[in-house]
Amino acid sequence: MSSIQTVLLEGPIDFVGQQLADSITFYLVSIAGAIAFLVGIIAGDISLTAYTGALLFSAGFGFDLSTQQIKVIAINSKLEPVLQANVEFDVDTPEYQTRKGVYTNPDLNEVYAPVAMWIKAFDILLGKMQDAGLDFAKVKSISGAGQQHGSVFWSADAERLLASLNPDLPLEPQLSPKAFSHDMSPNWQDHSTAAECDDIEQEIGGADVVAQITGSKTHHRFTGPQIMRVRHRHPERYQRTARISLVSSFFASLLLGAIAPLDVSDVCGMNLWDIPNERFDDKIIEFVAGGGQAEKNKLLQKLGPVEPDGGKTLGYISDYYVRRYGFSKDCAITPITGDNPATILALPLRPLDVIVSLGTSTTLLVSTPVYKTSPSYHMFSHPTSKGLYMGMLCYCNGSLAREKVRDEINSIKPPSDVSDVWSSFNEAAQSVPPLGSTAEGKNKLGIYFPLPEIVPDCKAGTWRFMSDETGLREARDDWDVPLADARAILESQNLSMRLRAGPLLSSNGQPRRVYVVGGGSRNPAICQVTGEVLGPSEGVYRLELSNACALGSAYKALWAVQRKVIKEGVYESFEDFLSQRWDEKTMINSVDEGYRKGVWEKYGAALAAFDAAEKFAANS
Ligand SMILES: Nc1ncnc2c1ncn2[C@@H]1O[C@H](COP(=O)(O)OP(=O)(O)O)[C@@H](O)[C@H]1O
Ligand SMILES: O=C(CO)[C@@H](O)[C@H](O)COP(=O)(O)O
Repeated sequence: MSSIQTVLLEGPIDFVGQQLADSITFYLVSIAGAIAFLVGIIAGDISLTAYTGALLFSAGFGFDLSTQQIKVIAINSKLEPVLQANVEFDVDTPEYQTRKGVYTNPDLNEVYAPVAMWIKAFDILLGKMQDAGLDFAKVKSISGAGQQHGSVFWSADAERLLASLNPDLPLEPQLSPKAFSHDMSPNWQDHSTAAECDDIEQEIGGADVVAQITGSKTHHRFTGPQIMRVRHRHPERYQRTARISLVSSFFASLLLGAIAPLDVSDVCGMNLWDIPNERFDDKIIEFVAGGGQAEKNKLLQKLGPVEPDGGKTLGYISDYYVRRYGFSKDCAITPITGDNPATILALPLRPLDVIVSLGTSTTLLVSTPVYKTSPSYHMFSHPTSKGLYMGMLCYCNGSLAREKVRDEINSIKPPSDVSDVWSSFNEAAQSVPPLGSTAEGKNKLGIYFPLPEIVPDCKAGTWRFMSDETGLREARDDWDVPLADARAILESQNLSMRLRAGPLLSSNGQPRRVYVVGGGSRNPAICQVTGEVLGPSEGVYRLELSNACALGSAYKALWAVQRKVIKEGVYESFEDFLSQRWDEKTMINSVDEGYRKGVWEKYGAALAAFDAAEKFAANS
């Protein structure tokens, strides 16, 4: 259900530099925050949590255009969330008939989403916030996040249409279909570009070389191979394309009323950007464009510039939103980045801290000053801080794979708690020992890929194994399907991360803190198994606002307009800005103790068998 939650309302105060007003507000906020959670008003499909007599004050907006929904978080100048809202594609834009936000064509391994649906959903989201009484004039700065790698193909009419939007009409019919040369955006779950990936790697010198240049080996979902495939399959659409945006810069373009530059971090998800040299790689661009220098130049024009400063004001909000919704004409639009880069901005990460994002995809994220590449993970430029990088592991089979096991369990054992569809799954996961060990000392290891997986590069399938010191064999009657799958899938997802995250962490691969974010982080069994397998020395913490990337984006929006000037051209870093204002006590909660002596070591000892199980699956 789509919802708007106003969790905090403040009186009208000026935006910057009102120390006294801000400290008064702070106390109001603390009381109000408590009251806000107690008072709920349900208005149709909009749920409001508010307290009476206050005017909404919001300083920064962070949007998130993700796989299944579009979300927004508004924060005040204390970085406290004041409003959350979302629109879910399958539910709120049913006319597009997507499932989980996408269309699939299994014959060709294609996954894609209609661009018009995202615009329509944005119209709905703004309309709902307006109906809920949000005073858009208070919004000083907007940033956001987009699902990574997806591309939007603009037509030659796009700039004119974006610049002349009529405020009496919604956005979608004014832009779709004329502003686009291709109505679909390839989605990050797409696996149709195996040939393009192989060809690029062969041309450039192999997976290691491509990873050294672009931060990742070629991946099916990355935008360069996807653009190459659009050029092959739809040559006339490719030729008619004037500009190509990522989902992130597409969203910024909607807000600006002009095509926005690519973001410094999200551009690293294309396999086209030379991270160390901060430019598009000539050789890869020429190969993806096909046809020599002329085609290469055309592709560079289509891609347009990359904005190196994540805190730059790209421009001010389009007049369309000023006249239709009452935004201030001074509302700054700052670069919108990828959902994972935005997620690392939601927490003040220290070395050895890890974020595990449990959304549709599962991602493991770290922030590091070391640019050390490998074909088994990704490096991205940091979204705000030059000299830092984001290390990432990404899995397609995240929440949807867990949901599949949950549904199988529910079909034989309906949820014991009717208010929690995960209750039977959780009971099954929490009632067995680590690795589902039998009395004879045999361990259960499962691989659950309803979708083809990224790491390991593996076709769809489910594999179950029993393992002991004599080796690994496929399970037969000794596996209680589906009940034993509950713990096994959680262990499998965490063992895979533990196997690969080592080089991004300490010498023994043990993290300090694990922060869990995203929809799945609400689940106690998931948090427990994450703590047991990854074994963070300081435990597992949940970010209480589940949409971390919208929150990180809102922080970035505020930093962009409030960062202090240290000297000409040098600004206060995002890290300093956040650490001075971030209040750990209100933002995160301890959800698992983490390292357990003996248990972490037991999982460590199972890693070799798990590696063998993955290799078996990948080669079968
Ligand atoms: N209590 C829960 N236990 C496990 N998974 C959950 C729970 N609540 C929500 N989820 C999962 O969270 C997913 C959505 O997470 P979210 O972070 O909003 O995803 P995205 O940003 O990819 O749209 C859903 O697929 C759902 O299965
Ligand atoms: O492909 C990746 C990262 O490389 C995914 O993480 C997408 O960015 C989509 O994320 P969610 O919809 O799960 O938030």
